[in-house]
Amino acid sequence: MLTMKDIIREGHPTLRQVAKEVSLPPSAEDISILKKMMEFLMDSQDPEIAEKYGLRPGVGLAAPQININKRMIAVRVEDQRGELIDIGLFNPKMISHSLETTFLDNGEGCLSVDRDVPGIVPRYARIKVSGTTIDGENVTLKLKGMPAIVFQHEIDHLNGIMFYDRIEQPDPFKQPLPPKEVV
Ligand SMILES: O=C(O)C[C@@H](Cc1ccccc1)[C@H](O)SCc1ccccc1
Ligand code: NI
Repeated sequence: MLTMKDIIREGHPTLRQVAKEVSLPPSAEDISILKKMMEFLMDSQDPEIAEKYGLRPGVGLAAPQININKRMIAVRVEDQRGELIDIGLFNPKMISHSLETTFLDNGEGCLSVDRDVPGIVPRYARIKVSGTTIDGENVTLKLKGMPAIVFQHEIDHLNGIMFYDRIEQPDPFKQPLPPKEVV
């Protein structure tokens, strides 16, 4: 099983690289890695297992965070209706997004960042993401709310972007401007 010692921390160069596309159909090794990433999220969300193995709860994980420079992400998060989105994707791609933006009131954290970095992290409010599942199915997901935020955080990891790169400086709590009215 993956534990926190498998997760690289900020300063490690892999977190600032652009990850490589996974060749499809995925190899047995890539499938095994993505399954382990999904298992980590499940374990991290189980209070007993998390306590036993010292796991930080996570709702998403990107392969570069376990020092694998490949475009693979795992997400395990509930949507507004309480539906669990529990998915691993090869080569996820944000194919469209709303003009409208959103953000988490308490800001964001990261399993690869062992410090609090306060500030507003602007994210698109609604996004469409395409990718290939562990079963080799090409899917397109329409996302909003927390799932949309998590997918954007994870896809950023595939492009070497950390959440705090998106915090406005010098005013980290400056409200993002609303989209211009299209007349
Ligand atoms: O480091 C990661 O990529 C995992 C992050 C993902 C994330 C953080 C904030 C906002 C969106 C995605 C971890 O899940 S951080 C821990 C966490 C747990 C529950 C809710 C929010 C953050
Ligand atoms: Ni992160």
